[in-house]
Amino acid sequence: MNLPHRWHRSPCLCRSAAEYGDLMLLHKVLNCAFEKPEEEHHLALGDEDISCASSPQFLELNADTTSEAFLIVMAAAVELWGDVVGGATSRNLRMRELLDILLWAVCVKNKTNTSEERTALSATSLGKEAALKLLQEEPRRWKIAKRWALKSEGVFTTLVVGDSSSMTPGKKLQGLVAATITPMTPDGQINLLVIRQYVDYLVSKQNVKSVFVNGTTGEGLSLSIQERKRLAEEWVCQGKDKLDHVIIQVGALSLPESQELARHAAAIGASGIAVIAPFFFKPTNKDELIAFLEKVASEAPAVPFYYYHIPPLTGVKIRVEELLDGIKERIPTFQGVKFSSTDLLDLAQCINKNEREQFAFLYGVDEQLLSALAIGADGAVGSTYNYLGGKTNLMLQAFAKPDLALARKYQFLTGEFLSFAIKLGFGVAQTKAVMTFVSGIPMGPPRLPLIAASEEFIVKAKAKLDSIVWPKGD
Ligand SMILES: CC(=O)N[C@@H]([C@@H](O)[C@H](O)[C@H](O)CO)[C@@H](O)CC(=O)C(=O)O
Repeated sequence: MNLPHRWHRSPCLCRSAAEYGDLMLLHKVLNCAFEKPEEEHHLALGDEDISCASSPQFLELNADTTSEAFLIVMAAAVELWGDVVGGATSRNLRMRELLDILLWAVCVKNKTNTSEERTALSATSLGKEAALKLLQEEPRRWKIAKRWALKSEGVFTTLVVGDSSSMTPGKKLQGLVAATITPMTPDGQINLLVIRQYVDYLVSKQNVKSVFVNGTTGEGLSLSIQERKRLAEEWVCQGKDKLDHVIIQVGALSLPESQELARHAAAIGASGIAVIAPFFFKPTNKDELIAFLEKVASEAPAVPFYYYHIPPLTGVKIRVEELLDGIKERIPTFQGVKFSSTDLLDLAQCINKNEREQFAFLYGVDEQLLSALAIGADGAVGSTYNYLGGKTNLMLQAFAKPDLALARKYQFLTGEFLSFAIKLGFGVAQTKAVMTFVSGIPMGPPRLPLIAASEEFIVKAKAKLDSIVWPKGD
């Protein structure tokens, strides 16, 4: 295909159009089309070609496509320019009808509900009755159109088409969950392009099939809301059919931001959300904390909810045992806790008291995981499972067997590395460096106020890791 302009091909865009659109890219393309009306612009969506032409007040999109990709483009355009979107046509008859429905939905959204306006907006015209009939015949598309029509708060929450992700629905979260690192380019932008490779690496080299996105390791609280959404989208998109669980950490200092992220996570089909306690104005007791969590959880009423307990960083030391008392009545979606505290008495009490509830308890202090397993933790969320997931999985297997001597061996060895690294100064920046040299995937620098790991750290950490002799048969 000979395109006058070559647009980047996003891995997401090249996937089925019934999944997600790379909206940043679409915005760019459509902006360009609008700014340079004399040129015809083409957008490649997988194998499909969509042309965009515009006049100062008008934007037209044309395609032969039969896919929903075109609908995605339209929605992006509508979100950008609202009423000025002039028309959309497709030479495919069915698609033309569907576009008409979409434009009708847009009219509803923009409260321009007369049929004249609808007709003016649309290149084709279909009576409202006929459109409704068609919508009834197309329940899934109707759902999409309705979502577009009803939601008005930004394109990212509105553009999930197709059913929610294929990630294991309802399966209890257990085993190892990688607390994902946020890859960045050398100039500090989020590097979405490596997420696909990252997913493949975790699955194939570390045997880790669940991820926890935008947490501590992912510098979630140092990212903008938009960045967090994009990252979440990319993980859900790339994890589809590969990962069991993509949990999105949606906690923020402000309740509305946290709610917005929760709605977004639900809309993109995340398999769970986790919420860290706000830590500037901190909740000082259980009631205050639950009130906050409840408000966030209720924005994603069909999505499993996890509390992210990490007192060393938040300073919120409310005991989880206390928090869990009656939590299901306040948060019906409550499913468990990511427990990043060394207070194993609290963890043990949680597990002991909540056996009946089947909550999941995921431990978050990697160097002490074996102790947590011994008291009944279901698994772990942590930074080291990015690059030591394979070894830690062998520890989990040995524990399950049970071969405690072997399990201890693995814990001692991972602990040996961490203890060495902690003495050198270990945190998210160093995790990024270690993951880079172990996996070969560039994780880039951390975001200020964190600063990149020193060369000295990298050399020493690598030598230490290489020197470890893992048990035979591994
Ligand atoms: C304070 C901290 O960063 N803790 C890490 C651990 O995985 C930690 O890196 C590891 O135990 C090494 O100390 C995780 O609990 C954090 C985590 O899961 C997350 O990124 O959300």
